[in-house]
Amino acid sequence: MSVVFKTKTGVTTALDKVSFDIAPGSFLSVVGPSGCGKTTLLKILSGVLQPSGGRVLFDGEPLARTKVQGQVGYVFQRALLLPWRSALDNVMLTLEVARRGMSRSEREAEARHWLKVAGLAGFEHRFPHELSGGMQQRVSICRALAFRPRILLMDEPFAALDEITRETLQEELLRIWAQTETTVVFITHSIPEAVLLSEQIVVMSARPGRVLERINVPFARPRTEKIREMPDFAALASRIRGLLRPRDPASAPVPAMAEV
Ligand SMILES: Nc1ncnc2c1ncn2[C@@H]1O[C@H](COP(=O)(O)OP(=O)(O)OP(=O)(O)O)[C@@H](O)[C@H]1O
Repeated sequence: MSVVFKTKTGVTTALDKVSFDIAPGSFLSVVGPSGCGKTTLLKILSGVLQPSGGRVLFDGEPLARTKVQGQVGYVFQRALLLPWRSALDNVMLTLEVARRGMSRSEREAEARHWLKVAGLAGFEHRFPHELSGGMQQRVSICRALAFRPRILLMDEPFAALDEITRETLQEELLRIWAQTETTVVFITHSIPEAVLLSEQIVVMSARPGRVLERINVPFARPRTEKIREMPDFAALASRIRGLLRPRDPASAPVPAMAEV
């Protein structure tokens, strides 16, 4: 599918004939230069934006005809918690909206379960300003997972965190995800992060965004930070880096006269 934005100042092709599939329950990352259409892709997958051309299928049905909204969770770069609600109440929020059939006590038990899984037992009644950035982001991951979405869309969720917190949360995300059947689509600028987390990596070109390559990440699970030290890890990261590096015009083949 393709996405073209028409504005007063001109036309922008954000995504150009992008095509790939995502296996149910898998972890797929998208990496690519700034402005290559990664966020646009998430908007398409969440159903808030329609493609200008082509189609997106969900369980074999056109996405537009599927009630995708109640089945998709989001985590953004900033945690975006409601400041007047405790961690527990923030996690219960999505359950209130998406799982109306649940009683209050069931919702609370579910929210407590996820906070415990994310290492936040004991912090249920803290308000967002009483939590660190990493803790707030963990609450936002719990909030997205608590209603058991079929798809979790994550837009650079760890980009604003320091390196150690980021590494801790990457491992935690893998651990939490292993306990779900959720399909994750994860946007990141970090190549090592994509290699550590994913089963498949979609490498995008600079705008207009095209799929340069789809890479299967062969490393066994469960994965921990330790795999960063493996030569195969460095080799795969380096291959992806090579794909993303802008082509050096000096090394490009000289065009034949007819093409000039
Ligand atoms: N609503 C819109 N109207 C017009 N142009 C848009 C709109 N949304 C995105 N674009 C353009 O589409 C292109 C892709 O934007 P997008 O935000 O998807 O990129 P991105 O890969 O997520 O970037 P980054 O990595 O910097 O977050 C950009 O050139 C952007 O200016």
